[in-house]
Amino acid sequence: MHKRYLLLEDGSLFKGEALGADLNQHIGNVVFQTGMTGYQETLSDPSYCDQLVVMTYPLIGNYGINRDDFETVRPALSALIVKEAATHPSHFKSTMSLDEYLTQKQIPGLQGIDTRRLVKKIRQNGTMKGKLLDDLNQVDAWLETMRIKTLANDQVQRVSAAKPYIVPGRGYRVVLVDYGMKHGMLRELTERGCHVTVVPYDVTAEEVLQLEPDGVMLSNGPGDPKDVQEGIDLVRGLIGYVPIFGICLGHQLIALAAGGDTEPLDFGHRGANHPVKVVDTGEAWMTSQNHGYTVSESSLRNTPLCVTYRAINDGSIEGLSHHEYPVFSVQFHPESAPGPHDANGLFDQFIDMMEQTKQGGVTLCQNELILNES
Ligand SMILES: NC(=O)CC[C@H](N)C(=O)O
Repeated sequence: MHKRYLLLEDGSLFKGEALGADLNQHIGNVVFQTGMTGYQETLSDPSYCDQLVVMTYPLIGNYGINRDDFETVRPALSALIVKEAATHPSHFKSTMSLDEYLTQKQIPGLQGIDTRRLVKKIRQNGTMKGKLLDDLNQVDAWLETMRIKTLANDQVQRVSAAKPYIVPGRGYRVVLVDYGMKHGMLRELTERGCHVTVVPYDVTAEEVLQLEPDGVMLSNGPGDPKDVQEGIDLVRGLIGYVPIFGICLGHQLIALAAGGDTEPLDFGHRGANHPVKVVDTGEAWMTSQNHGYTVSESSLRNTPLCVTYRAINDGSIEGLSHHEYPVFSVQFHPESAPGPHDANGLFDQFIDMMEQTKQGGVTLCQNELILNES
């Protein structure tokens, strides 16, 4: 195993050993994930697109990689950084080691660095750009490149489905907009019998309404929500015409479409045990999260949205609901079950919302209006 380094944009250098694939030229944001388990889901969650992901739990890979827990087929992260990668995984479902998986999927990794020191630095300075290196010959040149380089903003376009596809069911007809969807969302909908049409990120409101859905689900996805103008336009065209449930990026797009704003968090929420307060009941839920942006509190003042969930650690907004129309969203991930299933009932809430709308208990605008406008 050869030496490998992580260089941060502030010039700090971490020396470790190579893991997984050969290096790429990629510069990306270094973010940390605090889950003690769930590394396979993290590796395959498209919302990590282009990021260098540091795991804070010191031993990663001990239960191997299995066939069941992928969130998508093609991992999108740019690198994985761990303290120690387990070389002899032990689990009856395991089919390969972490190192084998990373190599097979062409994801470079770094192991053996002081991940605590690295994460403390990110917590103090905020998210930073970083680059993996195999030698120190060009440190200054890379530092310069890192300082001037603007990171790509087309991640959603790269991870979204290229074409629509249907996962048939006998229940409610749901259009699921794929901004880099974790398959857990599809699983939750199909388990509830839904007939799901998955559509690409640039679908228009007219195209969605023509499918006559009972409800629309907006998925998670990578990057800055403000870079996904197609999504903001879509939601603007759908609010009031069809029940909507948004998760993570989908939640941020609802806020932007309704006139609110989003902003970057200092170092993001990424982990499996983020406590969230249910504003209505005062209950605390344990949730799985992965986001670097948040809806700005002050921007909601003149919008029809109210806050339904809040992060207990920093008070940031974790959920929204529309005063007038059947639209709600959460910043956390109800499809993930790191242990407790506290948030999973939100999918039932979505089903209820479609049911009530169908029964005429919720008033919508007339679809013809928007269809005629086009
Ligand atoms: N998981 C997500 O959908 C993340 C949303 C957005 N890319 C963020 O980082 O905040």
